[in-house]
Parts: sequence; structure tokens; C-alpha cells
Amino acid sequence: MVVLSIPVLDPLPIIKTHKAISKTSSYTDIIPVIDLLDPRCGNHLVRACEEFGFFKVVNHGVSFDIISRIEGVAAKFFSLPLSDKERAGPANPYGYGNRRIGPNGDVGWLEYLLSQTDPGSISQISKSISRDNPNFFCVAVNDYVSAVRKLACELLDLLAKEMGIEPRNAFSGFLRDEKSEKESVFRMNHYPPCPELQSSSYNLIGFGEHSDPQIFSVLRSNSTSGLQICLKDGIWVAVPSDPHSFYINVGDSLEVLTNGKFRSVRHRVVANSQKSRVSMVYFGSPSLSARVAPLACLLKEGEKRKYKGFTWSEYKKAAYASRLADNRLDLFKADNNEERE
Ligand SMILES: C=C1C[C@]23C[C@@]1(O)CC[C@H]2[C@@]12CC[C@H](O)[C@@](C)(C(=O)O1)[C@H]2[C@@H]3C(=O)O
Ligand SMILES: O=C(O)CCC(=O)C(=O)O
Ligand SMILES: [Fe+2]
Repeated sequence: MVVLSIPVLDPLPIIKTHKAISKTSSYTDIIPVIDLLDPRCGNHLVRACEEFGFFKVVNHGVSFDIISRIEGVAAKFFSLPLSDKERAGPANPYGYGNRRIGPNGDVGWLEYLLSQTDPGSISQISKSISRDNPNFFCVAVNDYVSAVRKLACELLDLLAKEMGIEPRNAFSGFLRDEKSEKESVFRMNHYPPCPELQSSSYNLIGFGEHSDPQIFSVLRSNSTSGLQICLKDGIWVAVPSDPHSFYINVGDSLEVLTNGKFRSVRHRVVANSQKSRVSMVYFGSPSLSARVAPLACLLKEGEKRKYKGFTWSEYKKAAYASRLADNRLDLFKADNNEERE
């Protein structure tokens, strides 16, 4: 007899509130803001990636029209009857998902839609969720993904310039490669309100703590807060919502490329008792065969490589075999007697 192993679904995780910290403005104020119109923004950007692995971008150049169309798509999609949304599911790993996150038993207080970012995949998912007007969905997602990929590439080029890296596209080249479209991911998350939380001193986890495996994640949300980031000293800080700006996470792959100079930020989302949170994230990935390893030009004399090199295909396989909260980079730490690439 063949016994199939079915991952056990964890109960919804709750965490003790850190209200004092989340509400202290001196903490939320420390999140770096990168103004792309500021001539010194390159320097601020490098410091933000080193210290936080996270920052907010203003004067980003993404048009209001592109943002409002994707907002419309998300609102329309999440308000569909469950049976319609489920026509795009289950997320395996792409498609519509509800409560379950990934293949290994993680759960959260959310529903979501995940898609690869190449036009073919976007068109396919559009057809499965919008029988009457797939084009509206398809055009809005393609336009949004192109705009945020462009923003991610601009930021990565600024970083390379500021750090004196040659070629200038050493980071952005990963996302500019057409083959990276199939690996990069577009995600829309909806965290419904949870009224039971109002009388509770606990928080309900919307999306459990993790780091993003990719290079850069470009995130925006509606005006409901919930996102928190973990600082170097382990303190969690609430990120104020700002629907007019983008937030960027440094992902594991960029931490490796910089030999740990940039921090892949751990983050999580807590549910709100009264308001829905809708967020959308573009995860910029290398292509499947691209090699990710510490850039030689960033190593100071005698500096050891902290990470072994890997192909994105190898890292992705390890990521999907892991639980959400696992530290996936631990698997790729270099031995003490230094791995050479
Ligand atoms: C539990 C999991 C969900 C995830 C794949 C994984 O096995 C571990 C990484 C998770 C994550 C976090 C960032 C992104 O939201 C995501 C799409 C990704 O690339 O890695 C998710 C994966 C997922 O939800 O499928
Ligand atoms: O919804 C958010 O604000 C963050 C979601 C997130 O971290 C993710 O989708 O990987
Ligand atoms: Fe994330």
C-alpha cells in the first residue's frame, strides 16, 4: 500500500503584541525614505540596504493611473465569490490560495493570488479569473509589473553606481534578463479584518515571519498597516502604511551577491481587527540558470566569502522544501576554509 504524506496544517499562529514598540513614533520614523529626486539618494540607498535591508521610495515615477488600475483589479478579484476565485487555485505554487502558504503546512490570515510575471502566464491567469473581461486584468498586471520592474532596476543600478561596481548592471542584469520574467513573481494579498482581535491582547499573524528569497521585492499596500520588519537587534517595528509609496525588501539573493553587506530583511504581517489590508508585491528573481554568488569586486582584500554560490534553480528548490520562517541562507553558508567560486 502506498502511504501518501499530507503536510499537517498548522493552527493559525498568534503572537504577543508589541504595542509599545509598534506605536512609538521614534521607531517607525527610523525606516529610511529614499527620495529619487534627491541627488544624494544613492548614498542613502546603500546605507538603508546595509542597516535595514528595507526602505521606502518616494518620487518613484510610477504613474497614478498604473497604481489605480492594479488597485481596481485587486479589489475586483478579492470581491469575487469564493468559487470564482478558486477557479484560479489551488496555488501550486501559482494561482489562488487561501490560508495555506507554500507546500509545507504554513498558514496565515489571508487569501492571495500568485503569478509568474511573463506575459503568457499573466494572460493565462487572467483568463481563469475573469471570464467577462480578462483583458482588463491582463493589461493592468502587465503594466504594473513592467513599471515596478523598471523601478527595481533603477534602484539596483543606483546601488551599483554608488558602490563603484562594474558593470553597472551587475545587480539589475538579473532582472533585465528576459528569462527572469518566468521566475519573478507577482503577488496580491488580501488580509480580511478579524473583529475578534479587538478584545484580545494578542495579534493574529496574517503572513508569518520570513525573508524573501529573491533579489528585490517591491511592495505597496492600501492604507491599512500590518507589515512589520525585524531590526538587527531583533526588535520588530511596525511599518506605517503609505499607499502612495513603495517599500523595498532586500532578498536573500542580494544578501549573497553583496557577501552579507546588505541584509535580507525578516518581515511579517499582522491582521487588523477592523480594516482589510490589500498588498501587492513584485519579487524580482534571477533566471533559473543564473548563478548567484558574492561579487568578487565587493570583497575587500582577505575577505572570505560568507556564502557558497548557487544557481537560482538550486535556491528555489531549497526554498520550496523549507518552512516559511526557516533561514534558508543557512544552507548556503560557506565553510570556514572558504569556498572558491
Ligand atoms: C512556505 C513557503 C511559501 C513560499 C515558499 C516557501 O516554501 C518558502 C518561501 C515562501 C515565499 C516568501 C516570499 C514570497 O511571498 C514567496 C512567493 C516566495 O517566493 O517565497 C513565498 C512562497 C509561496 O508563498 O509560495
Ligand atoms: O503583505 C505584505 O505587506 C507583505 C507580504 C509578504 O511579505 C510576501 O508576500 O512575501
Ligand atoms: Fe515577504
